[in-house]
Amino acid sequence: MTISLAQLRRCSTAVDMGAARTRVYVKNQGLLIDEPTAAAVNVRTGAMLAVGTQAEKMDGRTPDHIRVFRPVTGGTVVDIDMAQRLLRSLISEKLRRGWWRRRVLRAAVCLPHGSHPLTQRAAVETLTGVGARQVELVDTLIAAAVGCGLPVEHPEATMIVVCGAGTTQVAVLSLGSIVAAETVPVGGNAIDHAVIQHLRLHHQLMLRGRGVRPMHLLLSNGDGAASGANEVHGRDVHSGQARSVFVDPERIRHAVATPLTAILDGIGAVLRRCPPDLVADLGERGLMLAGGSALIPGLESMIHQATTMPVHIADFPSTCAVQGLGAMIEGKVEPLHLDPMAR
Ligand SMILES: Nc1ncnc2c1ncn2[C@@H]1O[C@H](COP(=O)(O)OP(=O)(O)OP(=O)(O)O)[C@@H](O)[C@H]1O
Repeated sequence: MTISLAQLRRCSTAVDMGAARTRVYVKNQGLLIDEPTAAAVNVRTGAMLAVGTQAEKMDGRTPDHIRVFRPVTGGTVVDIDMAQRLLRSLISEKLRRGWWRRRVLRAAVCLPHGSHPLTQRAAVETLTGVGARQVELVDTLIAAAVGCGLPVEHPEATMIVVCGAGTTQVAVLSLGSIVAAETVPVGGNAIDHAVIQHLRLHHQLMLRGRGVRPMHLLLSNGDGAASGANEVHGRDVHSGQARSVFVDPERIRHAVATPLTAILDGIGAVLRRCPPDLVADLGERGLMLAGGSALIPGLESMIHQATTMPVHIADFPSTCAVQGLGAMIEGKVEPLHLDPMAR
């Protein structure tokens, strides 16, 4: 299937189902859904109890018969049935009744660069399951670059790094096409996981995923003392009692070195595959950091130190991809050649 802007303009809805959040943009209305990709289900009865923010709040606090499902992993819908129920539920909560029953609903979906045909098929099945008659697939990197306002159609290099929850995608674009790209299976979740593992190993402290966010401040150069980020509250591994510890910011930075190195390796690999003229353009222009994990304090300076290139954070990094896709379905994007994602 070849995707053209003409085909995309016929879509009424743009969908970005990520590991962390699901976003739905409706033509002429804008971004109407931006909720966690989570569904809480009573596993005894099969009843869906909550979706989105409510389901995420339940995570880690549920009795045995309630489970919080996350149907998307690393940009792939791994549980199509659950993803359909989640989308249907979010749509019926947020959008007009009967929206998904419209007979000729066309949807555009962004998928990670180079995604496997099974990933593409899972996305199509998920959307057709909620009523889409036609599903157009667009590379997340192109959608995000458009959403960041990068001049992708110009004959000069632009570089984008989309750092999401489960994956980081890197690309150099020129003349509306991807020149070189790489997807690294590491994102904000891996950085959080590295911090959680460090606390467990070195402080015997268990921390829930959401407890890591305040500690992100330690990843920037400060010592976090002023903000109180270096005091961490969790549960003692042995006694199960609530306990607080003071952590050394330098050790936290060291703990996240492995996932960060993978991201930096991805950037390096893309630069090595680029023609020298384009790399020279990038030396001046720098790279654009997008995706929710672009907001991790210090990530920008770590990438700058490793690449020596200027690093810019997109204005709204979390929603770049769906906003870019939205701009395409609204017809706000000048014709450019999109990389087809064969199905
Ligand atoms: N303010 C913030 N500070 C630090 N991290 C943040 C912030 N906001 C979001 N994140 C991180 O961004 C990630 C989610 O980013 P995003 O919404 O782009 O993911 P996604 O598109 O659902 O994931 P993927 O693209 O991997 O499927 C999470 O790991 C989250 O912890």
